[in-house]
Amino acid sequence: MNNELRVIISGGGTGGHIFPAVAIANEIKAQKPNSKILFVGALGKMEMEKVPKAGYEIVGLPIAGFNRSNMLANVSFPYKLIKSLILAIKVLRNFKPDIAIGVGGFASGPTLRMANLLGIKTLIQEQNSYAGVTNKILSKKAEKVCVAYPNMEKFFDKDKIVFTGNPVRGDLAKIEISSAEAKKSFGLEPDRKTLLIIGGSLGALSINKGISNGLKDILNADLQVIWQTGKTYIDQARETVANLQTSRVYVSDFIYEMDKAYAAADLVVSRAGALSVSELSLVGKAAILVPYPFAAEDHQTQNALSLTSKDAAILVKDAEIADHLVDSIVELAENATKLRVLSENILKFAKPHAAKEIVEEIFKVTQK
Ligand SMILES: CC(=O)N[C@H]1[C@@H](OP(=O)(O)OP(=O)(O)OC[C@H]2O[C@@H](n3ccc(=O)[nH]c3=O)[C@H](O)[C@@H]2O)O[C@H](CO)[C@@H](O)[C@@H]1O
Repeated sequence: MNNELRVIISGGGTGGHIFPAVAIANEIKAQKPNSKILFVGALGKMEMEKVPKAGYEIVGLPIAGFNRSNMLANVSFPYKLIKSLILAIKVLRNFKPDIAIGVGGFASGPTLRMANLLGIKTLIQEQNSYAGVTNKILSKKAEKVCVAYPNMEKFFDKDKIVFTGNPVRGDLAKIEISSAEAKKSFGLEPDRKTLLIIGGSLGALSINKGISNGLKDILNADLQVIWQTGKTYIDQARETVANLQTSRVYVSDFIYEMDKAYAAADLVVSRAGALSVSELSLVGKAAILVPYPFAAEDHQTQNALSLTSKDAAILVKDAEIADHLVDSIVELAENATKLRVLSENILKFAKPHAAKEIVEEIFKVTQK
């Protein structure tokens, strides 16, 4: 088998696109160590920081999203798009990939479009239960579309769909640390019930506000907390914690060691981004999902409903945070049976071999 596969992986914008991309890259490297992998992302976006941290090279395109709610913000859009298309062509011509993989996010559009033009094979990985516009367009020329939810024929040609699940980072697939050790690693008590709050890769303002207002009640329910806030809320969160003079809250804008965070958690409050949902399924954690209501076509609500319809998670709407979030947390924390049932049911959604199955498809496509 040819060991020198050349692969471009393009996309990003948020962790939900970047981390699956990194998981795919790691799996390619594990199976074909001599493969050459280049990422193509969007300048100024999260991938430009996270991809090099994961050990891969990345080129940034000057692309930005099309603003559907404020047309005036789009004045420079055509210029950025043309510049990105030209740069994408240059990158593709220089790197000469055997395949270009699109993981969603701004950069995947120009990169995969130009790959199609140059006759380079493409494959798409769609993380959500509701496909984005770019992926729908790109899928027309793609060889395969790897999806994470059933019933995706609504969006893609059914002959191209492969139901693989979302590729999750290897350290989450096999968590080695015990719950007690994980709790200690966050400076928390090893035996106390622990609530993990994650607002997706960027943090969630409305969840943060709800938690700030109800933190005292959460602590009164004997819980300790790992609270991921995102960059914009970290200072307020630190102030809230300082005012309560408690050592039972670990607060951080971003958690790199998510394996430890999941291991420490007895229950989780989370946005319903596709990767968060896939990871919670894999680690089998009882979760309260608060979908971000403004995600394209409200896809987070769809992601969440796929679980809540099977009693595999609890749904609290964003608009109901103030009235219900803290009560739901306290109620769930005190109900051992419900915690167990949710954990057992969410585990049924786990797709632990997603990365392997996607890479198999990549190899099949490149061998054709
Ligand atoms: C606002 C928005 O449009 N969000 C989208 C974005 O979400 P977002 O980027 O928030 O993505 P997900 O919830 O899918 O994934 C978050 C990822 O970040 C990681 N993580 C998170 C917090 C942290 O402190 N450390 C850390 O490593 C998680 O482990 C996970 O791997 O992409 C997802 C996948 O296309 C979509 O479903 C979401 O709707």
